[in-house]
Amino acid sequence: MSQATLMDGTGLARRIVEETAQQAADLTARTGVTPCLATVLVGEDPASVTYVRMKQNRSRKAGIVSRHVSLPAATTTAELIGTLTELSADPTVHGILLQHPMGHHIDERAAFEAIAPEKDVDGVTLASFSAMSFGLPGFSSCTPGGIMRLLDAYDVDPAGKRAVVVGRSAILGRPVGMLLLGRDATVTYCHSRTPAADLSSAVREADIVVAAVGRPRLVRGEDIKPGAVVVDAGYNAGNVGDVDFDGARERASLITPVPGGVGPMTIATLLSQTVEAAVRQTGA
Ligand SMILES: Nc1nc2c(c(=O)[nH]1)N[C@@H](CN(C=O)c1ccc(C(=O)N[C@@H](CCC(=O)O)C(=O)O)cc1)CN2
Repeated sequence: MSQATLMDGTGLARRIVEETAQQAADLTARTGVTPCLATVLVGEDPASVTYVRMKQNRSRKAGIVSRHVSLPAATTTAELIGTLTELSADPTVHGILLQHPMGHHIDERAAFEAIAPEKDVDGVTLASFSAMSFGLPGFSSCTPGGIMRLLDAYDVDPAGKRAVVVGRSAILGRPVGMLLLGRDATVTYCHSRTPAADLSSAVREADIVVAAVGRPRLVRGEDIKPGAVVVDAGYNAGNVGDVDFDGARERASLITPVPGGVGPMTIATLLSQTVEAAVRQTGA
């Protein structure tokens, strides 16, 4: 039986980061301004620490200054908003990334809204979500933006296709569904409260499956429609995705691996949007 082709997020992300580094160098040569990304982390969740470190390291490799603010786990919403307001007002900072998830005591929505829209390179504010939903200029959430670039790179045109998005988080499921809708897909959302039988029947109908719910192997390989495109955006412990990869690969035409698929595209999108923000803010 033929197996699906792997969608190489690592390779595509590398090319995007190389282009981004060139754009950053051009901006610095023209204006003397070096793009700067501020990362903000509340607490010490090991996975979040790793992701933020990856963002810092790759920023530096792309010629982007990385400024990091590490806040204790007990930080209040008001204190966090204070930090984000200061960074939003700082002209040397062009992009702000508030790592998700935060402690349950934090009003996440209020915190995201403290990020100035022009510096929202992670696409987490309501202003960014609305603009993205209506195809207006602005920054998309990084993982959804990265997924769309990956689909484009493999000539997957969502127009007229049935897409199922499994997950409805603010930074992943919801926005990726809106981006697919904006590209004329017929979008169905499933989520943690969708009965298993309904999830199976939605996936069985789908030409494009985006799994973004954070439950290891929730999407069953046997449910994948032959020839479907499968994008696994699940981040679970041990680098396991939300899709039964081996089962799905037997049936799909294209599939993202975990690791090496969507993850690297998230960071590449963040860096390219940071340089774009710096270009816009310097008027270059
Ligand atoms: N504010 C945000 N918070 C979170 C986001 C986000 O986009 N914005 N996404 C996820 C986690 N995440 C970035 O923060 C992220 C996860 C995974 C990867 C990645 O490249 N993974 C590699 C494997 C890495 C490894 O070796 O462990 C891969 O898939 O190949 C990048 C970013 C939640 N929070």
